[in-house]
Parts: sequence; structure tokens; C-alpha cells
Amino acid sequence: MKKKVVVALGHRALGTTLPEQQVAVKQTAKSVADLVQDGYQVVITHSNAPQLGMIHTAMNEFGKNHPDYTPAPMSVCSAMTQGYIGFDLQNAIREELLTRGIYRTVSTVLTQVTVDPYDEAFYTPTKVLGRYMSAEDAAIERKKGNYVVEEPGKGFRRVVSAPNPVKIVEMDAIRTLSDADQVVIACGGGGIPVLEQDHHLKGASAVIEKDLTAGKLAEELGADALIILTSVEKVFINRGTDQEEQLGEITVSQAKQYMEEGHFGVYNMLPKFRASVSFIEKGEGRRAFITCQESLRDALKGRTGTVICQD
Ligand SMILES: Nc1ncnc2c1ncn2[C@@H]1O[C@H](COP(=O)(O)OP(=O)(O)O)[C@@H](O)[C@H]1O
Ligand SMILES: NC(=O)OP(=O)(O)O
Repeated sequence: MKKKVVVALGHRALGTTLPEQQVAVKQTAKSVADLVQDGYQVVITHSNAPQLGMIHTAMNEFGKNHPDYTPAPMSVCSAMTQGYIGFDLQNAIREELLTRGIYRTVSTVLTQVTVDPYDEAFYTPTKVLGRYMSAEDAAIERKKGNYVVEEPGKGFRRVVSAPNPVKIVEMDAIRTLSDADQVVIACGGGGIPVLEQDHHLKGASAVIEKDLTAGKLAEELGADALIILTSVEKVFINRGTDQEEQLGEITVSQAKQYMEEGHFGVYNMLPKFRASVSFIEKGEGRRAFITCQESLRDALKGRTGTVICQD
């Protein structure tokens, strides 16, 4: 039976603007095609914060002078990011696979993920989003009930809540496509956050941390490995000090110890460890890889990357 992997793509794999994205996905497609060629079943998820900021600004600010252009809530903009990224990504992967003589359907599943309305995150928004604003624009946002933070010397930015993922609504569809050996892009941007209200799913004004959803997706699929592709070949402990050290293969217990000791950025590297540890602890023989695209094949052969495995 083929091994199944969930690949979480970070900012570098996508770029930010459309021209950047169209270049970046070509390289990303090579990494994904390598995995397919090496015999893995691949399910992909990806970041979306810069794209969400851009789309939200376009939908809600530039339309002000056009009464026919109505604003769109964060959840709708999140759905747009899945389409905007999925379109380029699935076509780049399809093209790369065809170039290698591999015929495989690649599709993007518009995915919703439920969140808990009482999640603590709704009381303390942390996810920074969108363009830098002037103090005047920031005051207008505050009047609308939105949160903003000041980045000294740069300006103000929106911050939204980042609740934990609870349930992947379209999980059966993702599993069915993956079991049919198709390449699936799902849960983009951590999934469109929704609140379950009986039969109704109400979009939430939030952004789910994509690494946490990637871990949940890998758990639900019973994947053999969670691969988090980011901007570093290996993760550091004591980063930025003269004690700095790169992490190679470590156990879950070691990972937990480093997390407690505060070696990882709270909003960037820590979620990758939280996702990895949770995924590994919920099944047998699972591994999590944190590395960059260039090192992926070597990491899977045990030559590089930060690899977390069972104790
Ligand atoms: N201990 C650490 N080792 C390596 N990078 C770290 C560490 N702590 C924080 N980081 C930061 O995390 C970044 C990767 O996280 P993030 O930007 O969220 O990535 P991505 O978009 O790839 O998911 C690195 O570029 C680095 O700046
Ligand atoms: N949704 C999400 O976590 O996006 P980023 O990785 O771009 O922050």
C-alpha cells in the first residue's frame, strides 16, 4: 500500500502577489511531483495570510466608490484565497506531473473547518493581516469593532482571531479523492473558519493557523507523515545566541521539552511543533518533517531536516 503524506506549504512556496505566486508554484510543483514520483499519496495544504489580507483589502476598501461592489466578510475572502491559490497550484502540479509522464487528477477542495465560538482566541486576536494603515485608518477600523496593532515605525495592521480547528467539514470528500490516488489540495489557509449552528455553517471572522489544520488533516487521513515545508532547512534551538544549534531527528518528548523551554516563535515555528506532536501522538509509526523544499527528498531519506518521531 502507498504511503500517505500531508504537505503543508508555507509562504515561500507561494509568494505573495499573483506574479510571485505563478513563479513560486512552478518550483513547489516540482517538490510535489517528486513525492508522487517516489510513490507517495499526497494531500496538500497551504498558507494564506498575505493573500487574505490582499483580497480583503481589495473587496472592502477599493470598492467604496462603486456602490455595486459590495464588501465581503473575512470568511468569503478566505474562500477566495483557496480558489486563487488552488487554481495556480493545481495547474502547476498537473503540468509538472504530465511533463514527467504521470497522469493524475489534481483538484482543490473548498474546505470549511469548524471552530468553537467560545475559543479563547476570540477574546485575544493574534493573527496580523493586511496592509499597513495610517493612524486615521486604524481609528476607523477600531470604530467598526475591529482590532488593530501598531508596529512601531511601520504603521497599524488588522489582527484577527486564530481559533483552533475543530472539525474538517469536507473530510469525506478529501479522503475519497486521496484514497483514489488523486492529488488533493485542501484546507487552504487552515480552512474557511465556520461556526456550526444546527444545519447552518456561519462564516467566522477569523483565520485558522494552517499548521494546526495540517496536523488535524494528517490525523484524520491516518497519514504516515506530516511534512511542513517552510523557509529553513532545519529548526534551531537557542536561535540567535552563541548556543544556537540545528535540530536533526528528535523524539516527541524532546520536542515537547524544547516547546516548553520557549525555543520556537509563538506565531511561526511553535504551531508547527504543536501540530507535529499532536499528529505523532495519535497514531503508530508516524513522523513529522520540518524543512525547506530544496531539502525535502534528502529529509525523507534521513539526511537532513528536523524530523520528529515517536519516543
Ligand atoms: N527556532 C526557530 N528555528 C528556525 N526558525 C524559527 C524559529 N523560531 C522562529 N522561526 C521563524 O519561523 C519562520 C518560519 O515560520 P513562518 O514564517 O510561519 O513560515 P511558513 O510560512 O513557512 O509556515 C522562519 O523563517 C523563522 O523566522
Ligand atoms: N492561515 C495561515 O496560517 O496562514 P499563514 O501561514 O500565511 O499565516
